[in-house]
Amino acid sequence: MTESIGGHLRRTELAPPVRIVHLGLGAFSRSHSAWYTEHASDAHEWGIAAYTGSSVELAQALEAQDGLYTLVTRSVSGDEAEVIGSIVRAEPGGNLPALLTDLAAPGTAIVTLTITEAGYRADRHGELDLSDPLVAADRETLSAVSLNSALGATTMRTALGRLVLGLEARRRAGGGPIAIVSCDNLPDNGGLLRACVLGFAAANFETHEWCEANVSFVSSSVDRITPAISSDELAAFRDRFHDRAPVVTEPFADWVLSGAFPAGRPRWETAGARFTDELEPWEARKLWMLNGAHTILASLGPFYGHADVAQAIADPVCREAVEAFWDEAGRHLPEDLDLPQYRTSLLERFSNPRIVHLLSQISLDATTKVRLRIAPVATLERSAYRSAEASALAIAAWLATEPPEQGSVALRDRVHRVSAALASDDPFLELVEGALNGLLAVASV
Ligand SMILES: NC(=O)c1ccc[n+]([C@@H]2O[C@H](COP(=O)([O-])OP(=O)(O)OC[C@H]3O[C@@H](n4cnc5c(N)ncnc54)[C@H](O)[C@@H]3O)[C@@H](O)[C@H]2O)c1
Ligand SMILES: O=P(O)(O)OC[C@@H](O)[C@@H](O)[C@H](O)[C@H](O)CO
Repeated sequence: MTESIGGHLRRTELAPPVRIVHLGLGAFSRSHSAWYTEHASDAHEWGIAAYTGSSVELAQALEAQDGLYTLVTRSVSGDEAEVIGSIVRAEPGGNLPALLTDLAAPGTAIVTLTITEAGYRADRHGELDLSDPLVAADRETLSAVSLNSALGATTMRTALGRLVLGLEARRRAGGGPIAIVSCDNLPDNGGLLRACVLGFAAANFETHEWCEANVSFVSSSVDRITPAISSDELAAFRDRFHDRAPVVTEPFADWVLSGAFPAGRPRWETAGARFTDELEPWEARKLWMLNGAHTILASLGPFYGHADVAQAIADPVCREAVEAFWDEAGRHLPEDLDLPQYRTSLLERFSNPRIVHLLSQISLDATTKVRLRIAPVATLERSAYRSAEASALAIAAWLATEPPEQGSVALRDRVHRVSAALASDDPFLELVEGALNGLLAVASV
């Protein structure tokens, strides 16, 4: 299907037609949804047009090789490389005319998103943050779009603003219903997506009505550890595979989805994806146990001199903090999720020394992650009259990594940023304070 021509990967067979639009082209979408689409039994019917957030370089690198890239699956014992062909076109996020054309096309059935947690521009109540200046600017643009105006000539500042303008283009083109699938690490990500998309669409009556009637918001729990590739490795793979956009990932992959696909979908289940009406337990297991542990390691690890996940989990102090948090989280998950096996497999995955997952990458946007992954467990533990000591340490580790000026704010107010209930719980605050002082003492040695 592919060969290297003139030092570039090249397609030698017809590409599948574009029926999926992806927003947030990065490392993860290439190891996950693109991989599932490639391995679906009807892969020849489903091509992806993928848009970066803003990067022009990644889109150009992929375009120069017909969207093809090498996925390197890295286990403890070695690497396996395969060329993935499901992305048939890569565009910079700023190419609004192309996006509008893709979203309006009758063949387009699905939009997938990996725009990061921050990309939803939600407030802490799970609604679109109307006080965000970029949200306000995009809503103003949407409300000013008149029936005859050329949509492609407008400027949109946010990913969801661009998506909603694309849905307006679809409405005007008489396009049919569509499914939008969130693949970001957020609880009830489809529900959040719905709230934020409709929050944008509310700026324009027709768009809003059309979205309400024609858009299906699909939630999904996604799992495959895919660190950003290092520049050394990028250079090495360029020489070895003639590839300017390779991705390195772990062997494990999981995707659980919940929601309707009114215009069809690839047979992702033939590649191992699972469809369920009850996503919440799977999602909570993954977000609390895997991402919660990552969030803890990202703030605790550096205090003990660790730079990546494998180093941190090998340290008994960090590992104990993670395991104690898992004990607390596990008490609030259904028993039939096979938690002992899941924990064993997480420890194995985290310990893979050949996957260099930098704690600095994971630590971005920590406040939101602590609010969504740690605070709920602490609250459930406190409601059950337990101390929530491990959650308190996790919250202390997050606080200890904050810039000094944040440190001068009262502890109660700082904890309030992740939970109002925990901020008014004095015994819990005492635990947090004790753990915080312990960590600051470690830092001062
Ligand atoms: N990498 C993983 O192991 C992994 C695993 C599961 C889920 N995820 C989810 O996928 C997301 C992306 O991960 P990645 O590894 O591909 O990261 P990446 O940095 O390689 O790509 C992120 C993409 O999102 C875009 N983006 C970033 N901030 C944005 C914003 N505020 N608004 C709109 N777009 C924005 C970027 O431009 C880029 O296209 C994560 O935030 C997470 O929610 C990642
Ligand atoms: O930015 P986050 O915390 O949502 O994600 C960082 C990592 O924890 C995450 O990318 C995991 O590798 C992934 O969720 C594994 O499936």
